[in-house]
Amino acid sequence: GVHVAEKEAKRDYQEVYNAIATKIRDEDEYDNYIGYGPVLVRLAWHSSGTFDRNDNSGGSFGGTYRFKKEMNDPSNKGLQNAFDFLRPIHEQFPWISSGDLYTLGGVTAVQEMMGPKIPWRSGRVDQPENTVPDNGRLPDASQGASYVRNLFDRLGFGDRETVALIGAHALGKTHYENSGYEGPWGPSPNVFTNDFFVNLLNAHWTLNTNKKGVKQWDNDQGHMMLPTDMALVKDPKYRKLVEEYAKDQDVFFRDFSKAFAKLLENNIKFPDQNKPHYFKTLDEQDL
Ligand code: HEM
Ligand SMILES: CCOC(=O)c1cnc2ccccc2c1N
Repeated sequence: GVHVAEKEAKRDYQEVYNAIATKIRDEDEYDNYIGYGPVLVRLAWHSSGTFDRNDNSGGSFGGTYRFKKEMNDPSNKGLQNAFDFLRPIHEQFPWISSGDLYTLGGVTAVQEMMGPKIPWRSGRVDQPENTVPDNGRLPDASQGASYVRNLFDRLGFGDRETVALIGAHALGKTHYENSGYEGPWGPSPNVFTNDFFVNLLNAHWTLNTNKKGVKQWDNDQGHMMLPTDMALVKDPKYRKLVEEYAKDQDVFFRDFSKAFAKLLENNIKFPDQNKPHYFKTLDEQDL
């Protein structure tokens, strides 16, 4: 009847964005006052990064992270914090699909941390448990450049997109209990900048084996880098891109926005009339 039509018409994704953004702003004490932004970005990435272009499996469409097989993938340790953060949002807006919610969470987080605008399309549809992709599709941080290049090739990305995407490591931190890496957060853990690239090039890095026997790079200001982070300055083709992004934050923002939007839409054919949403930040709405 007309009410259903009315409810359908009320599908306002800016309202969902505002609810997520307000909750990020309010719950600022999480993870030593870093806040929920970084872990929400990581959930959006991990729920999309299962894509394999060789058989068109995985990706964000089915919202399969909600099933324990995927949630308990060792690569996803720590992301329950993002899932628990989004649960009340999903109760407030039960009409949004899980895939749309997980990806919108990452878009909201990037924009509210003063990052670039990320165009985002709605329309993912929850799929059943038997569509959960296998564990082990997300990258292993102990590897080098050729591994990184192969993994991102499987995701359908070239060098420029790969380096831009990993620039998200300016955000948040590693957590011993999640990945076995431990490092204090970087210079701007909850503000989206090109610091990751600047630090990679300018700091003096030494390779250490931490208490868990895991190798990581540490510098004299107490920041850390993963082996896969450091691969970006060891590989000459990646290094050129790191230098470009360290020099020009606007170019990094432009390339990150395109690559992140593509990552979140991997393996999904949206109908053409389904135009991307461009969301306003809370500040732009004087909220
Ligand atoms: C070679 C590719 C990558 C590897 C090996 C990798 C690995 C990791 C590891 C080990 C952590 C620490 C997790 C923890 O201990 O809590 C982490 C955190 C993070 N990753 Fe990546 N990552 C990669 C690419 C990406 C991409 C493409 C994005 C987003 C576009 C991303 C966003 C993040 C964020 C925001 C955090 C911080 C999370 C938090 O503070 O809770 N990463 N990553
Ligand atoms: C700007 C200096 O580099 C960093 O601060 C840095 C480097 N790698 C990371 C890898 C995963 C998660 C957080 C990361 C991080 N915060």
